Amino acid sequence: MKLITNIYQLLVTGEYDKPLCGKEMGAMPYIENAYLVIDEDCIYEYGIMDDLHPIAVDEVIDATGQIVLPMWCDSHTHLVFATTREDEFVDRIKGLSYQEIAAKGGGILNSARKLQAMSEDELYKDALERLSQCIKTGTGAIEIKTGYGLTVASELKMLRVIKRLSTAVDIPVKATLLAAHAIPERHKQNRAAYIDEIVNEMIPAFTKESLVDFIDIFCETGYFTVAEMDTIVNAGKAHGLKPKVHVNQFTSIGGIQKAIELEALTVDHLEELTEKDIDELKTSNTIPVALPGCSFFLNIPYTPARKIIDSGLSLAVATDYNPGSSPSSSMNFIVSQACINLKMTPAEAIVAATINGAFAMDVAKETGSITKGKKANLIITKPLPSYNAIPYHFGQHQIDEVIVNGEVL
Ligand SMILES: N=CN[C@@H](CCC(=O)O)C(=O)O
Ligand SMILES: [Zn+2]
Repeated sequence: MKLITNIYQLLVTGEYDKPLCGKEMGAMPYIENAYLVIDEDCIYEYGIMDDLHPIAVDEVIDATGQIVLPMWCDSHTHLVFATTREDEFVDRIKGLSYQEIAAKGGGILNSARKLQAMSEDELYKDALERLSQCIKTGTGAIEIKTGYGLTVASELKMLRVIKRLSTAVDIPVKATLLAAHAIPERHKQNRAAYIDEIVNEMIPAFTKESLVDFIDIFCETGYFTVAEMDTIVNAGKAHGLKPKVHVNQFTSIGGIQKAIELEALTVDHLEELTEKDIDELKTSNTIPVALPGCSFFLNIPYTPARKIIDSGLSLAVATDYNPGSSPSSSMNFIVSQACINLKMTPAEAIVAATINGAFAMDVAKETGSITKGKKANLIITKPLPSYNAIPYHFGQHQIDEVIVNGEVL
């Protein structure tokens, strides 16, 4: 057993059976002057220091002046990729848009060509390095998408890499099939043939091997239509996959309405959001997910988080870590972005990046809050004046120690 004493602020405490919504997010539960006991890999108990009773432990960590919170839950990443895309970054600085770069064969198709040429072992080695860095900087659960394979063999290669990552690290890793990320070159003249490949080859084969948790699609002008989302998501659902979908990044084309009808767990991006979209989200349990790293990097509008939260909806935030639109895995930076550009309070941002992120990737029973019986996946910050200082120090995580599955990293 381990005991953490004198915790200045212990954040996101309590039991949760659904994501925090609207005003609940700003009223993040927390305890001052707290203790927390870890038994093996789980949170055994916690409370205020005045209630700490004699308890036999192997190790005591004194957290005077320090803040303890659940590790970040990054519910949207593309962490498995072949190489970075700095050339496109420079093209954009010179004036080309993300869509223009994609139209001339760059973007997702560029990443796919490189990934197709790479061996599974190389891909795994690089991805593990990235994932280890995520964990060191406080990410305690992660979702990883395919979508740079775009052939049966290469999408399978990506899923195998994700499976290997999930057994190599001590945090929950969820796999999402995003074969519908872009229409590959070979199917440009016959997109129906690619949809057919996804529905009739990939989904049945990959689910049979238990390699996938979620089904995704990039529903966007120039990528996939709402009708194609209906086909692919229904095929995924028939094989037990929950939908988590990319919608409204550049245009609002009805993807949200369809995602709600398909009972999607999450709708991600939402940089372009109409009042109608918000009203419809209010009728559903679908969780909106904002990806401010993408808005920052591509210089596109930010998801209207204030409108979403003030409408009483829930919101999660995630990195969207990928080589094209958000090449950073820093959840600390995302929490800062949530405050600075999404106009969320630090409490709302921390909730969005922990418990709400956990619900957005179906791991809330295991992690995302300080709850008895959940995994002891914890961040202990440096001494700070208050939790407001976590996002205040943008780009500089305030971590003193990370505890993963009860072990100090
Ligand atoms: N928008 C679609 N997919 C990724 C970007 C992929 C890429 O550019 O490589 C995203 O979520 O931003
Ligand atoms: Zn994405």
